[in-house]
Amino acid sequence: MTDCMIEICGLTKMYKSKTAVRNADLKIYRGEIVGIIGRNGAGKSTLLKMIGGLVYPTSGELHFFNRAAAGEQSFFERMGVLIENPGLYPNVSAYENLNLLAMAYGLGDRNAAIEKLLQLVGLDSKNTAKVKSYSMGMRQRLGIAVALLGSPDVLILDEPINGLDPQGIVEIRQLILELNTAGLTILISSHILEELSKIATKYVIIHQGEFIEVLSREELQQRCEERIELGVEEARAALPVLERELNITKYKVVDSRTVYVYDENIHIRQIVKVLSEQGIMIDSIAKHKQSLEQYFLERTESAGERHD
Ligand SMILES: Nc1ncnc2c1ncn2[C@@H]1O[C@H](COP(=O)(O)OP(=O)(O)OP(=O)(O)O)[C@@H](O)[C@H]1O
Repeated sequence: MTDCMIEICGLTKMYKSKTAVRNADLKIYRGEIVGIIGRNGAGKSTLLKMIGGLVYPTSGELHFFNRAAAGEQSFFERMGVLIENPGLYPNVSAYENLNLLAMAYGLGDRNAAIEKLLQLVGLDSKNTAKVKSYSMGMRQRLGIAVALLGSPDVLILDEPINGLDPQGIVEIRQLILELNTAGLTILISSHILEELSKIATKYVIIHQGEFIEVLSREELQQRCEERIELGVEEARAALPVLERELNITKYKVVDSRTVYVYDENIHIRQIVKVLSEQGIMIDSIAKHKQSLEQYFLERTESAGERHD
């Protein structure tokens, strides 16, 4: 059975009369990297805080680890959370930061655990520099190490790439992929779909507190793939012609008059030629290529505005 690590049912959070997250449903399975994508104020942090046990939901249910029966607290202990800025001690080293926290958590064999963690996130345990001198990327790595202190099964990262330079972005992305390969299930938020697209295996588009779409990596790729959009009088009549004359096999029938053709080797003029030779009327035909950001904007714009 596939492990369901987190199940969200009708989760809602209201701050007074403002609904930050509304009626959210989602299942997160072991090994997934779930990208939560939304504009500023969409509800990403609130959602992650509820899942991480930092904010109490107004209504709805949260189930963890295949709904296994155990105390609620133990679920949250199996999660590592990095939301907003990591709470670090600026005047001591990375090692000392982890040491202080490990002491507070009562971890045994601290030294070995800290060495391992620092190595995992790519920081040098011998580096005695104070954290206040660290670059944003190094702080973020240390923040991730802090979140990993209790050896969690699930890691929650709120906009971990925000404010990093291109090199820092690549490094954090790489680290997230390595942690996932090592077995962690990861939830990560961003307001830039392109950033998530390099790592996430599942996408949740959130807009004004509502999930407007949940889609797999393959589905997202398909939506943004180059295609020819063909409008005809009757799709049913056009399809056998396209298959027979042009060997087109990758297509999608959108409705009775619209077909999308996904084949980069086919030119519009070839389709026009074979269809007109067979007497099939073309209403419209155009090439369409959408970037990830265009797709995201289109989806959120079409969802419209909500007024509480
Ligand atoms: N503690 C709070 N009290 C009142 N309103 C809040 C609180 N936290 C968040 N909100 C509101 O809830 C909505 C969702 O906020 P949230 O921070 O979850 O969004 P976000 O997608 O993480 O945005 P950003 O990318 O800007 O951090 C926003 O309208 C925000 O102003």
